[in-house]
Amino acid sequence: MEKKELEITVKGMDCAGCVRSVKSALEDMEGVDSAEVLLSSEKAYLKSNSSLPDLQSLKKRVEDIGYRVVDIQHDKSGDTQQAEDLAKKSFRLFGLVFGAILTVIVAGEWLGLFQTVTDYIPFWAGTLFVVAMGYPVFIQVIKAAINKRVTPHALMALGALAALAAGEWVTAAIVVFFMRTGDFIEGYTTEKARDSIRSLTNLAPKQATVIRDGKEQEVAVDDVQVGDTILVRPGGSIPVDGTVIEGTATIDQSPITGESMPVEVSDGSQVYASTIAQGGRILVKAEAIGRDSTFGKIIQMVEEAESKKGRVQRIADRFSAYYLPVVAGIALLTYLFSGDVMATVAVMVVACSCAFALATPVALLASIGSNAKRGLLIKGGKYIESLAKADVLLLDKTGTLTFGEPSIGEVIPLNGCSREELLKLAASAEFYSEHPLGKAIVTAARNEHLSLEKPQDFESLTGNGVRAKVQQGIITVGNERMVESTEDYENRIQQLKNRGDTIITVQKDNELIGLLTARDTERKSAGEAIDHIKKFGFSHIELLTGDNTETARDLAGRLGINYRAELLPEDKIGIVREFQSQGKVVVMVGDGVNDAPALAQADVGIAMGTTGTDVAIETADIILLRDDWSLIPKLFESVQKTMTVIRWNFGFTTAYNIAGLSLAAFGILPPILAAAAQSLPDIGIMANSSRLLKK
Ligand SMILES: Nc1ncnc2c1ncn2[C@@H]1O[C@H](COP(=O)(O)OP(=O)(O)OP(=O)(O)O)[C@@H](O)[C@H]1O
Ligand SMILES: [Zn+2]
Repeated sequence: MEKKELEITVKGMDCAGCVRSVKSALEDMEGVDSAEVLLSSEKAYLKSNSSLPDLQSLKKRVEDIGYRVVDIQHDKSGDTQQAEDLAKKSFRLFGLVFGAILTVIVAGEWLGLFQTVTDYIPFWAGTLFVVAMGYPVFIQVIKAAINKRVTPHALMALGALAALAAGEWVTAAIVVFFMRTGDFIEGYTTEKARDSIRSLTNLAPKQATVIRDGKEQEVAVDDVQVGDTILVRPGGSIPVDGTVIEGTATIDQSPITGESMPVEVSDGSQVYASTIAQGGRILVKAEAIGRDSTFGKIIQMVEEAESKKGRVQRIADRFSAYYLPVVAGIALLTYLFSGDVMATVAVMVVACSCAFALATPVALLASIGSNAKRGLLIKGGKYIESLAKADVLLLDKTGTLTFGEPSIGEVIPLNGCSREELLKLAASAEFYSEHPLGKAIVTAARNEHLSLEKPQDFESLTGNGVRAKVQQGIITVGNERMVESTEDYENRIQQLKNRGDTIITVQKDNELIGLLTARDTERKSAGEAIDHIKKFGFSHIELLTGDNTETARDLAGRLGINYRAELLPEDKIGIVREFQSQGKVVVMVGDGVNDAPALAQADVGIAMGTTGTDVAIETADIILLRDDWSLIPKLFESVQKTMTVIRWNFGFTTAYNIAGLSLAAFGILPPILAAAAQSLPDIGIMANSSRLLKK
């Protein structure tokens, strides 16, 4: 059946969350089969096999959730958009080729290689050529001027017009040609940096082999449903996130995690879209598809990172607003002193501020790209800039400095309770718990083959423990704060704590019936990484934990850092805010489990994202795609390198512009050469920034 398609331009989306809500709102509408929403282009593409909903209700649906629809076009899909882009590109290329030919001719004339050719072209034809080639820039400049903004090319455009006014159409044409070349280089440079990020996304397979009614069937990935059984052949790329239900294979996860060591999977293992199954045939039950898969989220994040580039661009525009008047002043002075129109034009032309505009974003994009390749996802260039200024580093304990998979050590029954009864009651209360300690207790009880009871009223007391009703009474499991008085057992508890154990109290109907101890395994690479991080100039490094003081002191002591313990999740945000109110730039490393709010509050939140933790991917600004502490010092190293590249970009451009301006003002540099010269810093910036892309 024929597919109907619609392109909607939606304004007001500024993050991946917005994209998701627009997408789901659109997909909920009758008639819409699928919706693809792109943050970077502010477009939504709808597909339908029957009839699409009417435009008014579509508009209303989007506006109801707080966004604006500014344009709707029929029969447009991502593909036609691409075709249009291509048409625009070829048009641009056409103008550039003509400009290049003209440049060669002028250069030839100058060098006396042949007679003047350009003299035979009438002025009106030349003017027409200038306008045709330069109109996109002229329109941009005029539009910006109407909005009281100055674009980097404003002065150059003015210079071209001044040259035309002076009857020098050849000069004007060459200025316009280099202006367009500059744009082209700029586009190419940013595109190239983005490509290295996008090369990731091209790995996503487009087809999947689904087993339906016992038959193998090739379908487009878009048509796979959650719950489908998918066959992955040896060497095949896995199309969805899901669980292995049959077979074994070795999975190369490097496309997502950057980790080159393959992992073994078998029944029950989790696998991720875009990873590659080597040596083995497996059946996978689909759980998350397309944009919902971990890989899809990464793509959304990359789009988000790109759209944040917009903010940097605006800063560059603001820079132009200061820089260009200065240049205009110099141009005016040149004219007043020398009366030389061409020298004045040369001044306006040589001092293109677009190199300044490029200096930062190109380097940031290159840095995001190279970091993505080694498993470090950075959600936007501004986080690199914040990291470079960071003073305070806060670290979460459970799941970050430790693996977050504690195991139960001692089981100490009190007040006449038996050991088995204690473990059984505690585990029953924790039956539904998502907390690592809760899971540890349940595991310990299962290991002893105790039969557990599903609790009735389960209540999770964040940062403290759980309370639940079982047949025998109300069971409370948690830290010491949960017990009114531990006086009778003070010595015993202190003894256990001094060993660095976490203490869990268990009460039945407000009477203490026992204690459990738990211990988590430290991530060995953390210590070395923190030693390395200390060299990056943090004024303060502190461990923040909900666990008891003794455990925290023990760990912090070994790492040589400060600590604060027995904190509730809201205390952690409070601490972040406290540092921020002192003007400090705060970096927080967490796992996104009980520290998500603090991660979000920090200037830069870094999450130890074991592949697939949704919370971490959403709240953190930087995500480690594999649990490897050594990535963090590498991140800081790359931040320093990026800032060095940016400083060079600026230094080089500034020196170049000062030299160019002086030569132009004294009439030494003719406008044509000035136009050619202004695009050189762009190339320099591209070359310098591409250093970041190398290993
Ligand atoms: N489900 C639970 N079962 C038992 N004790 C719990 C539970 N939830 C919390 N607690 C107690 O409350 C304390 C604080 O919990 P919280 O989840 O805030 O931090 P944490 O697990 O120690 O990790 P972090 O180092 O990330 O802060 C725990 O150390 C534990 O003593
Ligand atoms: Zn330029």
